Amino acid sequence: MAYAMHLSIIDSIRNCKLSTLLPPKRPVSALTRGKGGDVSHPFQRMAPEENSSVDSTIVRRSANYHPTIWHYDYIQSIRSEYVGELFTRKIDKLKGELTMMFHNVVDPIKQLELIDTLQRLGVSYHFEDEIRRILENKHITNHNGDVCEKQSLYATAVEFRLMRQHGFDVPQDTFKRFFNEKGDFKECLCVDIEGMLALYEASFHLREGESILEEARDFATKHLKEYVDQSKDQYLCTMVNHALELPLHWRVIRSEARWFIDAYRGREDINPTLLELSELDFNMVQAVHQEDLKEVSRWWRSTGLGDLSFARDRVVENFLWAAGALFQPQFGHERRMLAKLGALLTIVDDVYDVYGTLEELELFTDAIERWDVNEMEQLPYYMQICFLSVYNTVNEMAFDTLKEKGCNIVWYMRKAWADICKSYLLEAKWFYNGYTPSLQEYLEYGWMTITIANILVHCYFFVTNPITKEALDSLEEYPDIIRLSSFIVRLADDLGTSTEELKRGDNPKSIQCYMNDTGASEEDARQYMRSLISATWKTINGNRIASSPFSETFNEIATNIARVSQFMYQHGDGHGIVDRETKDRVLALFIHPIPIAKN
Ligand SMILES: CC(C)=CCC/C(C)=C/CC/C(C)=C/COP(=O)(O)OP(=O)(O)O
Repeated sequence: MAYAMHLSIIDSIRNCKLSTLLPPKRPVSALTRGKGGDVSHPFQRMAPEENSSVDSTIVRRSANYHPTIWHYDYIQSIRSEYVGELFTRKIDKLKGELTMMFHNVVDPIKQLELIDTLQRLGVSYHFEDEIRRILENKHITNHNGDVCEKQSLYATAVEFRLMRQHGFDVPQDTFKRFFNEKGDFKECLCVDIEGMLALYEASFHLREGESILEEARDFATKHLKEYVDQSKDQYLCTMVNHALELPLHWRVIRSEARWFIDAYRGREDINPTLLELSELDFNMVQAVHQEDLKEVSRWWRSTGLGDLSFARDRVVENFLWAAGALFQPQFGHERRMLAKLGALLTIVDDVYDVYGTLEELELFTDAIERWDVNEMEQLPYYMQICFLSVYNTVNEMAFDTLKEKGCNIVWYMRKAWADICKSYLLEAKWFYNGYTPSLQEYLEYGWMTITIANILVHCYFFVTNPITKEALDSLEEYPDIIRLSSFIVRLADDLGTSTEELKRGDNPKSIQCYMNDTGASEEDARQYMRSLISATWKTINGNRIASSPFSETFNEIATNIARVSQFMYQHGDGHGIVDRETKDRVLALFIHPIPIAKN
């Protein structure tokens, strides 16, 4: 029953048409001019204080977001010593040694463990060809019916996870070998904790309808919980607790690498070359991220948006999202663009959610839809700054694409902005009318207003060459990968932020809409949203093997963004309230290098 409800909600997100759901566009002549618009000349810069006197009759809301905790001068002062030829040569040497190791390892389980460890340490991107070769060989061997029936649960589960993760279609029936005559997992398996842990991690690659993997997850979770209550093996307990907190499949690569490098040092069988490569690579990639962050922070300062005191100045946190979506050093430009879009959208979200009056929001939406600087004269000063920042930044992105790829993409970017602003406006109307939508109605806009669809449309152009017609047609309608990833971010965001939002009188979010629909308690509603997140992952996993007009890189970024949301909102509103876990994460990922002994 609950499963059928999940599917119907997920299907409605996959299929809803924004154009039919949105209110018809009002003709311009019917728009009334906002107060700010009546008095401000299009080219006359007004200080925010002057402007606020214009608006003095308007009572505005405040979300009381705290100011940024990252001072501009501090960000600009960050330096790393891990740059230059010396380190590059060292990395190349270590990579060479590990490539040799790859060729020398013949034991199938040792090969899988090597791949798994490289991934967790965050350095597998250096060995993509070697990893592909090993997994392809396994796939061919398994297809020839040459699967080792004697393979342990541990080996079977690690192989299953890695194969699925890399897009190979392995059946869940692989695990039937571990069933008793009643068709349940054999109880005796539970003494093998490494096997349980591997089974648990594998089970998160399940697709819709895969009941064996559902069962595997419940079975492994139960026994792992029992294990941590009794065990004395510190390393294994740490690994189990970490997995129970969030499975690997849902984790952010960079932050997992930072955590696992420390955990790996505590192992008895460490490979010193691998550890050395991972530590050095982490610090060198961090040096690249620091330069990206400094550039994004200079751009941010140049926009002046950080001076809008009602809105979240969260450029560093947006960079955390961007680096979580795409960490590899060669993608610096793309990472910077993602962070800029995130910072702009965070401000625009606050304009619609908190500060703007309905009349102003209609004018802003109209200016965005028309993508016309001449419309700016109708807007109050704070909106002019927002509009022109969006307009200039996005047009510059389109200009770069035109120059480098010969493709004019302005229309797609405009559409992405019009779609989100129209959806924001609809939510604002709900707010002003005191309307509580049903969960279904809320989510049909909520996946759009969480901003990820907008970001991913831009991102397609950053990471794709050549741009194809098939992908463009799909992008226009927002394909599954965009909708489903956005949907997870929406639910994770609501789980993390709605308590604070309700306190300050915002619109009801998914939890409250569900409570209103069903009479459920808040805790049950929260549990329902968590189960919807799990169900959405199943659909994402299923799509992993479907053909797609998008590149592996694009699909991976979209999936990574879903992962980042579960990380950002894991302990509450990690995007709005950033002086707790988010601060520690920024320090660990971008500021503090891993201490490495000099020899
Ligand atoms: C890759 C990358 C840079 C991603 C950026 C991520 C990003 C912008 C996330 C969402 C931030 C945001 C505007 C959240 C909504 O705030 P809210 O909780 O007030 O949302 P609501 O008002 O819609 O509920």
